[in-house]
Amino acid sequence: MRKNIVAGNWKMNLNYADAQSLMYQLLEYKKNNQTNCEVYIAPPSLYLTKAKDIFENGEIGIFAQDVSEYQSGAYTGELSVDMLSSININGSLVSHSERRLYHGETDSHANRKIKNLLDKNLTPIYCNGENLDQRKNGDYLEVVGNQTKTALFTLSAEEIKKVVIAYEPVWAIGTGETATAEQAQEVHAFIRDLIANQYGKEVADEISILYGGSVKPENAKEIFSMPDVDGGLIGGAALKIEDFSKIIEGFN
Ligand SMILES: O=C(CO)COP(=O)(O)O
Repeated sequence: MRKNIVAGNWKMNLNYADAQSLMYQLLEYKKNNQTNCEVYIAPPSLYLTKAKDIFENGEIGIFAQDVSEYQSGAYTGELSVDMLSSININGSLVSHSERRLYHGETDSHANRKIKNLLDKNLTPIYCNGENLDQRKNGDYLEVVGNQTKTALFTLSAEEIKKVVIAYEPVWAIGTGETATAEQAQEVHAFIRDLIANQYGKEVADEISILYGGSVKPENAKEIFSMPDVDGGLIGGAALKIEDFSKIIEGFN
């Protein structure tokens, strides 16, 4: 079922003490507040087991920031889906733009990672989005369309329903420049239509599509109010409980 979701991508931030402290603040917040959305975090992989301990009753979904496209073996530095599954991690981000930019990831990698996650019943949060040139040239819908098709369209209808999509225009990530609510809505509706054409409207209507890129307490509510925006994937503002909680309350 389509869910409202606010997810924090911690990226490569916070030492262990600070990470634990933020997790305990989040736990406290979740205990004392009714939220109208699911809340997920993707801390650095080193902290995933601690996160599972702290949120032992599943108060918050715990996600990896990346997962290997391979099952096991000689892949130094990688984490497998089996490993995540063995400590009950909920899923993983897939092909964040920073993985694409610094590690050469493509939508074909994304496709394999997503398939691996789904095979183990974990949730992929598949990230896509255009860069600044592509936005300026007016190619952004074509870019996002091609990304979405390559990464997702080998999946069955039952599989694609379980994928969360995060539209993150690269020009809005960490830049302070946010897509307007209308710009986000345009691309989200486009992605949903694309899926509806391939899999049918019922399937498309079940998929949560999150927006990411400089979401802040000041703009979250307006962005989340758009009909095809089902929440946000938050970077910098997920690192402070005051900001992250206000973004969560964008659904109140
Ligand atoms: O990349 C993002 C989330 O994955 C967005 O980052 P910022 O919210 O810092 O722009």
